[in-house]
Amino acid sequence: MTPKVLISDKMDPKAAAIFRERGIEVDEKPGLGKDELKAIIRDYHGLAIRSATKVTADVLDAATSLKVVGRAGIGVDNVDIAAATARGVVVMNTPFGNSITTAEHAVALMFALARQLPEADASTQAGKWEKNRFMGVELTAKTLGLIGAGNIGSIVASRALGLKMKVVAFDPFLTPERALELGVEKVELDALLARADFITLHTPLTDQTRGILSREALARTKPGVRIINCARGGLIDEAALKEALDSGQVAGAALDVFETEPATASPLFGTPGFISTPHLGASTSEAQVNVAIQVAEQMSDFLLLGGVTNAINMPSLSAEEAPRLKPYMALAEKLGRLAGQVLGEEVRSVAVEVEGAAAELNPKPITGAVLAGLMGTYSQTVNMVNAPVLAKERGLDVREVRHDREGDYHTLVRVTVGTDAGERGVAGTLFGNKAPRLVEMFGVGVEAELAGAMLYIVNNDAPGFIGKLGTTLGEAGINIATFNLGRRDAGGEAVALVAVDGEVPAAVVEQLCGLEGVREVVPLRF
Ligand SMILES: NC(=O)c1ccc[n+]([C@@H]2O[C@H](COP(=O)([O-])OP(=O)(O)OC[C@H]3O[C@@H](n4cnc5c(N)ncnc54)[C@H](O)[C@@H]3O)[C@@H](O)[C@H]2O)c1
Ligand SMILES: O=C(O)[C@H](O)COP(=O)(O)O
Repeated sequence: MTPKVLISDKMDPKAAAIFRERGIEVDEKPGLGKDELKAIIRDYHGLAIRSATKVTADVLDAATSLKVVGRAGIGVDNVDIAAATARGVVVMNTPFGNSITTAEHAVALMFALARQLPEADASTQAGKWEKNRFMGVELTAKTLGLIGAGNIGSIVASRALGLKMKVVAFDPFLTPERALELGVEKVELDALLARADFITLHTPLTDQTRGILSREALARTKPGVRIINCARGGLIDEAALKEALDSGQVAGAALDVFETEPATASPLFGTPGFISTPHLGASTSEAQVNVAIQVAEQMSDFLLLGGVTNAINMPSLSAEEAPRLKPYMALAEKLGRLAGQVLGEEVRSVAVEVEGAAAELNPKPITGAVLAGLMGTYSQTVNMVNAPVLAKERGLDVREVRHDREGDYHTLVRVTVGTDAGERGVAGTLFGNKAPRLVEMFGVGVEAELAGAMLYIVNNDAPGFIGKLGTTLGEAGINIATFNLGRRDAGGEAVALVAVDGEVPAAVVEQLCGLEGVREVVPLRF
């Protein structure tokens, strides 16, 4: 089926062109209201957005075909990540495509504040020629306080150092080595507030950063400080900023982002020393081309090849790696499904072991597929994206083990599941590097292709049993497609995996359970 993508925000046309080139159907509908989006989203497998589209839980509820949300940009605070993950939707962004552009916007605003450029421009164009009104400050030798020294913050730091400023940075995740590399002094927030002549914010909006420039923090700044925010509205208390501008504690403030956007009214508007831009940080033709190309490539790789890049809620998987991993994921999913169907919901732990060729691959997608198969036996909505989260919520102890040893098979995936009754494992390989095949079930060697409707039967190894089994199924009109046998020891426990054409009715399962020597019968579906 041809995947279908909706671009719901204004995006460089290169995004749509790439989707089309790669054989993906694409509709461009920027500026949709929430209800309009909810009305049409059902048909789409991919949603490409910038910051305007709000991907809320109710939008995701309506998005029954959606597999991926691609953010052409950095911030994903307009996407309900938890809701997307719970629904198995991958969320990816383009973390570097607009960093330089946004850093340049912060530097532009710093200059604009230092020399009051917007006011001077307005006054000059009004014919006033107020040469004595606009006395600026130099940047050279001033201290820039960086709150957040990630991708954008570190670019701002390098530009500021080029302007001969001193840069101090508050970022709990900044290592001393990285600070040294960037040429910045790592400080605590209080020291930054006390020392900085200019403060620029470059953190995401989180519970820890919301209101980081609160009324109290603003009161602790160096008098006459100038503040720039090109990160996210909500980092600064806007009402307190207005008061601090009015009192002169803050000499100037430039906001590109606001608590509520679009910001069409604000007490800050018209305040002397206040400059604003309408969330233009990423708005250069270069950045928009970058993020449009990147998001379209990433989403296409995912929808067409299963490649995962820059996902917020899933481990990465390159488009080159994805085809190699695909048969392993099918095998892992089948092994998980087999264990889940036989052992029910009482699973407490899962160990995924890989050896041979499988040990050379990224283990995360294999584990994700095992968990999706295992939990897919009792949940309709589980997939590779939400399986690890659901497993965590259920308190499953998940382990990955990679063996260097050479085994009997060139490649092997073993899934060992722990329940209150103990641990039991199933193992499988790939025939011809592509066809998943079970090779061991609960310690018994048995080869089977896990496909369609099957029966798992445990019985006492005794002559005549297979005949009785065949007769019972035959009398019920059930055709046996393949018959796979194994036994623990002669005359002991034997295992049969029987592929049948069509479902086996419960009454027939009961009949099979009544056959002499039968210990267990479980109908399976793959
Ligand atoms: N205005 C725009 O158009 C525009 C454009 C691009 C990005 N942004 C925003 O800019 C911000 C920064 O983007 P980035 O790419 O540099 O992100 P990033 O993840 O590379 O860097 C964020 C930094 O913030 C730090 N941080 C996290 N919590 C912190 C805390 N409590 N205190 C101090 N530092 C903390 C992190 O350690 C990290 O180094 C994001 O909010 C992003 O959405 C805005
Ligand atoms: O996080 C980002 O990338 C910026 O806020 C840019 O947002 P935009 O794509 O809406 O310009």
